Amino acid sequence: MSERAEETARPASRSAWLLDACAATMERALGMRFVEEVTAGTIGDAAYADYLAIEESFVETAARLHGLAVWDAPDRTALERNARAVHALTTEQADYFRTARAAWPVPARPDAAGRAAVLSEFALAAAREGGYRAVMTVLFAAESLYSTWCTRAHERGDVPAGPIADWVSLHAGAEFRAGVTALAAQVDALPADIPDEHLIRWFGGMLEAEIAFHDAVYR
Ligand SMILES: Cc1ncc(CO)c(N)n1
Repeated sequence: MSERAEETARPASRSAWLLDACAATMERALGMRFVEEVTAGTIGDAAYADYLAIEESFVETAARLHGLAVWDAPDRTALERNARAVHALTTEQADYFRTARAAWPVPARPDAAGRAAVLSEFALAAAREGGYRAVMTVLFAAESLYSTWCTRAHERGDVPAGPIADWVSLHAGAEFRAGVTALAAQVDALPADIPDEHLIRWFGGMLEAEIAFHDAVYR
């Protein structure tokens, strides 16, 4: 193959290349049972109770990931963006879970969070290994997934009104989408000396862990 042909075959940005390289895993994540049931409005009270518990603990992990990104930020804009994320996760989002849990008709199973620990374990290990670059890559995977499924569910689904619809619409709005775009730009700006295999391992591994995490409410 000529050099020119290889260039045209490769997407223009590293974020687009990653989405492309992991498209099959993303499709599986978008088709997972939890996404289907929230979108169709058939999710049971017990399953969503477990989700509230596991998601509350993942939001704590997300705050830690953004905290590490504050520490390791390459510039002031990145530092400020991640600091604002820590604030939003530990105020508005923490409040959502307290309120939703208190109003929910059934409690989560006591071991719910433990069953879904794979996602936090994967993301925190990647963050310790790769610092800022790994954090941007795993969050780009997680937020791309949520932006896509929640936008579809919000626009074309039959999501139950109340805390579930509130949560879906939070991830279907312009503000969340702008965050995903900013993460894509951070991935695009990563140094060229990071091997493709690292990015695939972080991005694809995060999507696999997302699937295991959401399947945990049914195990
Ligand atoms: C598990 C999970 N993945 C991704 C997101 C998007 O931020 C979220 N809130 N929770």
